Amino acid sequence: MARKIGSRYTAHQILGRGSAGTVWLGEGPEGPVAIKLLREDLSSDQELVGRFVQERTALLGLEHPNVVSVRDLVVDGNDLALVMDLVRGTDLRTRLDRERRLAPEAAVAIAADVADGLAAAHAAGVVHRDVKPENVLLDMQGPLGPGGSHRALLTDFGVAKLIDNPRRTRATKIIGTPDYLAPEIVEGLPPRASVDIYALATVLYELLAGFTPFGGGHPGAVLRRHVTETVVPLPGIPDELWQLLVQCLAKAPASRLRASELAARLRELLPLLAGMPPLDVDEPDVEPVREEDGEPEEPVPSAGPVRRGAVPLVPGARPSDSNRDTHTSMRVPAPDELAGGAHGTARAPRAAGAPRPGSARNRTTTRRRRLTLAACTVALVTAVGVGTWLATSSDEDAPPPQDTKNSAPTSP
Ligand SMILES: Nc1ncnc2c1ncn2[C@@H]1O[C@H](COP(=O)(O)OP(=O)(O)OP(=O)(O)O)[C@@H](O)[C@H]1O
Repeated sequence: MARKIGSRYTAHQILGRGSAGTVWLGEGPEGPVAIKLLREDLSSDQELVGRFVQERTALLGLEHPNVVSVRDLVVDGNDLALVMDLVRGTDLRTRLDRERRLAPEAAVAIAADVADGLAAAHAAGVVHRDVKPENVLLDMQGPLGPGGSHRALLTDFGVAKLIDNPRRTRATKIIGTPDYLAPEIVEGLPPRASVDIYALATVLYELLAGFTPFGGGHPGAVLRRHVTETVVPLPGIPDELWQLLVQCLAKAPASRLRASELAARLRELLPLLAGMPPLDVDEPDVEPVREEDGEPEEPVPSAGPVRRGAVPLVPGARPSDSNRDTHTSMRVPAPDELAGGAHGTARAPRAAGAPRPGSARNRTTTRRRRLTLAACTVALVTAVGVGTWLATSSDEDAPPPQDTKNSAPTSP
């Protein structure tokens, strides 16, 4: 089932599908490549094709051992394709699904690799905007690194930005994957390099814990938690590593580390973590919303096997044979939606065997947390003022939004 892609490439076999298209194992003049063929409805969009060509230099310019390089962009008839280096291995989501939690040394080594890749991208003025385990590939042909981990490479650079389109995603819409979205994006601010640091810290937390710090339940609830809730410590995590995570999950973008510093600090921790087993943490339950009021828990979208509380990037984006519906395109929430009536849905991780939420002890903690959240809400109402204006002006008569993502690569 080989097919020609432009005049230089042949696609031989499907490696996998994502929300934007299909990735093929292919062949080019210089040997094997991976070819990401965008979905037909995207490739027939003239505006997107124009953007594709416009972004050419930024996309082709990134060369780093921890970045999957884009070698070529092909616009040929109905085909729109990114030709990338072929990584022989697997993606981090697959490894995480298999192992559930990684040993801290391996998790930190992978995160350090990704941080190095991000540092190179940020230095070139490129923000990834969709850092998540699905977009980290593990090179299984190269030598093993600390903790027996394979070299990690970040892929899908610029794809979120390419697909972002004023007609599809007005300034009032959020593009990204709910579990990994920085709070400032939820508040409607343009994405800067620090959103990648927040997402990477979320990935590192997930590698250590087996779940993301603010995930679970309805995407709207996830977005709200990013803005209102603080991350709860993981039992047994070394303090130095925890402090790094907390700093990079800071609500204020300026408080987060830069990618190069994060990479260096993570690598410094590797000797301390050598030989440490995976953390013994039980996945928390999502607390029901207002259980005292007898209100039901927020509904989880029922369409298909959605694993991470997400909806497709753009309408119709749900791939038929993939369970990786990991993008969302949502309206910027209004303050009251973000505040959620000041009732938290925090997911406190429990040491293995600790009592589940709902016990008398936990109800007290919950009430205390809600009081804190009520205070946060007051601050939040001010903070999301801009978001509210955007959200309430999202009707079709509104003036065209400023497309912050349509300009030259976002500067870090
Ligand atoms: N350069 C590459 N080399 C080898 N395999 C790749 C490469 N790029 C992607 N793949 C594989 O192709 C599959 C689909 O990748 P793709 O980037 O389209 O989807 P995704 O990142 O899982 O989802 P989404 O695009 O919705 O975020 C993945 O399983 C990934 O492992």
